[in-house]
Amino acid sequence: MRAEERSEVDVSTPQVVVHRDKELMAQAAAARLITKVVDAQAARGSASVVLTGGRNGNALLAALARSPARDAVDWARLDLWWGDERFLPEGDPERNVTQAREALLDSVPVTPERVHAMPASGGRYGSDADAAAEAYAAELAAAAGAEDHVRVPSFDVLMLGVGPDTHVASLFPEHPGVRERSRTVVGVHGSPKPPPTRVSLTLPAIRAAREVWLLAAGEDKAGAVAVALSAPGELQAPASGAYGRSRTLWLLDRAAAAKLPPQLYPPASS
Ligand SMILES: O=C1O[C@H](COP(=O)(O)O)[C@@H](O)[C@H](O)[C@H]1O
Repeated sequence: MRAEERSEVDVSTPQVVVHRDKELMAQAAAARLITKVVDAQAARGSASVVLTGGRNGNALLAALARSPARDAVDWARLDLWWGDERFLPEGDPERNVTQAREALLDSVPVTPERVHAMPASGGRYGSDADAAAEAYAAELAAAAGAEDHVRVPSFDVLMLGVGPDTHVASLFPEHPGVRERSRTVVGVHGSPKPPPTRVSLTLPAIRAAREVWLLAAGEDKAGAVAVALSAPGELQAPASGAYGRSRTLWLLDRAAAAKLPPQLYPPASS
C-alpha cells in the first residue's frame, strides 16, 4: 500500500498538509475548524475544542474572526478549553486566553460559562500553579462523560502550536510534565520559555481528543517538525507524543515543512 493510501485508513499515521505560507495556512485551518465544529454540532448537538496559544494558534483565531463562514457556527453550543496557559494575572496580555479573546472570542457570541479558561495567578490559587492545575483537572473531569476513560471530555478538536524545541502545550523536552501518566493537568515550573510558571494538559489528556491538530509555520519550526515526525521518543520531542484517537493532522506552511524527509512530504500541497 502506498503511503498516501495508508494515511487514509491508519489513524496512528499523522497526516501532513502543507500550505504555501502562514497566512494561507491560518485561513485554511480556520475553514477546516469551522467545518469540524458545524459537523460536530450537527451530529452531537454541541462541540468542544481545545485552543492553543502562540503565533499560529492566534493567527488561526484571527482568520476565523475575519471569515464570513464563522456565522455557520452556533457559538452558544461550543465548549472551549485550553491546552496550556502562562500562569500570570487575569488580563495579562501574555496569557493565552487574553490573546484568544482579542483575536476572536470578544467578537463572537460564545456562552461565557462554556469558555473554560485555565486559572490565573493571583486569584483563588494565588501563586500555586499546582493547585490551579488540580482545579482545571476537576473542571475537565466534571465535563467528561461516563464513557471517557481519561477524565476529560472527548474533545472534537484539540489544537497545539509546536515550539521550535518540539514542545507542545507547556510540555517541554525532558521536563517532568511530559513524563506524567496519571494526571490530566499539571503545574509547570522552570519552563525554558518564559514565563517560567505555567499550567498544561498532559499527553494522556491530549490523546483523549478525537482529533489533534498540530500547527507550525515559519522556518524556525522546520527542525522541530522534521524531528517530531521522524519518530523520536516523546520525552525528547513532546510533539511526537501528541496524537488523536481518530486523526492526527500536522498543518504546516512550506517554510516549516522544509526539512521534512521526502517520504513524509505529502503528495499534494497548496
Ligand atoms: O508558549 C507557548 O508556545 C507554544 C508555541 O508558540 P509559538 O508562538 O512558537 O507558535 C504555544 O503553542 C503554547 O500554547 C504557548 O503557551
